[in-house]
Amino acid sequence: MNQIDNVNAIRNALKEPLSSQVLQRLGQIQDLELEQDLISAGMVRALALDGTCLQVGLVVPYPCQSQYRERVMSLTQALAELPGIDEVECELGLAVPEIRVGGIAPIANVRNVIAVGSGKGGVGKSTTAVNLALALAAEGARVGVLDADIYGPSVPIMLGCQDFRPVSRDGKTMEPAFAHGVSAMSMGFMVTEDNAAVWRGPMAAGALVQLVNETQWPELDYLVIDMPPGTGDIQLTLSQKVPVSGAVIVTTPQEIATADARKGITMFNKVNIPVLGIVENMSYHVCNQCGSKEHPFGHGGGLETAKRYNVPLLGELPLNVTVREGVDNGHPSVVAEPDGEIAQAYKAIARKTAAALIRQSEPQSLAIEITLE
Ligand SMILES: Nc1ncnc2c1ncn2[C@@H]1O[C@H](COP(=O)(O)OP(=O)(O)OP(=O)(O)O)[C@@H](O)[C@H]1O
Repeated sequence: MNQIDNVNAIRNALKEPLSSQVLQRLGQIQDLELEQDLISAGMVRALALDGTCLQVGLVVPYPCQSQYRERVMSLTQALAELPGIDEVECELGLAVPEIRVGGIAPIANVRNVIAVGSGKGGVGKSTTAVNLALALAAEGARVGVLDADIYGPSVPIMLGCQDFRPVSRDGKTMEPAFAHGVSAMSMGFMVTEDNAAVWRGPMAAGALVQLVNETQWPELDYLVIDMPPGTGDIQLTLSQKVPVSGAVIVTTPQEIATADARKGITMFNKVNIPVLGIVENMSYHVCNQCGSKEHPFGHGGGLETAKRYNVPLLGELPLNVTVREGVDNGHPSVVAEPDGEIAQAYKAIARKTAAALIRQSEPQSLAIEITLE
């Protein structure tokens, strides 16, 4: 089957006026996150006409499995209205492209690296990184997490795999832990916090770069890195030595945190790593008694910062005791209550983050496979 230009392929595959009608319909349907129509986004990959049955194959370049049913239904409905079409068969699949940024050598088996950073400590960066990783996996991607928070590694506890000790089968690389469907590696598996605390910046950064490259990652669509808090040497070295495709900045709403978040954005800008967006954590609290929404840490700091730097606000998470309990007991919200409101919020953040990665990359060449039966 030849891969040819999208629009021409549709024109050649179907007779007029059907080809124009199909083209027009698909061109009217906007992808929810890419802010592009299905044709421009290069998502239509297979098209066939079998009698009066139109068969459409789509690939989505970012994980969104929880929306497949809805998406297939609305697409089927839109195409079934076309004259001469009695039936529509629609298949949806995921194909995450590799987004290259800068000239740093890729990590074996890893397509994209997403760094989760914060200017300030204690804003919920690790909680967000872990839930983001689990949400990307829940939406259909193959995901790994690297805990680069060397002075306070919390990913092992958050994923409930703190007793894991890495082994090396080949004497060169270490195998990561596997928990709740994601691979994980952490300095916390190897050194005690007391040991790590005395490491100087360059030593810690070097050890981290080694940890990234000497882990035997399985095939991953995304490696989520929980960065150390702040914007010092370790962060800078990591950004320059690890092929980070994009960064997510976590902040709480108050000025003292957003001021540090801005420093984080500036740091990533300096090393040419695109900032994919901002997550505002502990955004609001819903009172257990009366259900009213309160803003204990102020309101709107994340949105304001996002606007100022022209990056998306990826989502707002409530200050909620179940979020803390989840990461404290090794069952983060996304896996503890996969259909709950908080898990939905993290999944929305995951879709937006992955789509932002596509949006900031070079336009992909459009290709389509056409079968005429
Ligand atoms: N949305 C939330 N609701 C309630 N508690 C939260 C929320 N997000 C994070 N926490 C809690 O806040 C504390 C700090 O979170 P976390 O360790 O993720 O922050 P951090 O920014 O990574 O911190 P550090 O700078 O120490 O690495 C943890 O106890 C966590 O359980």
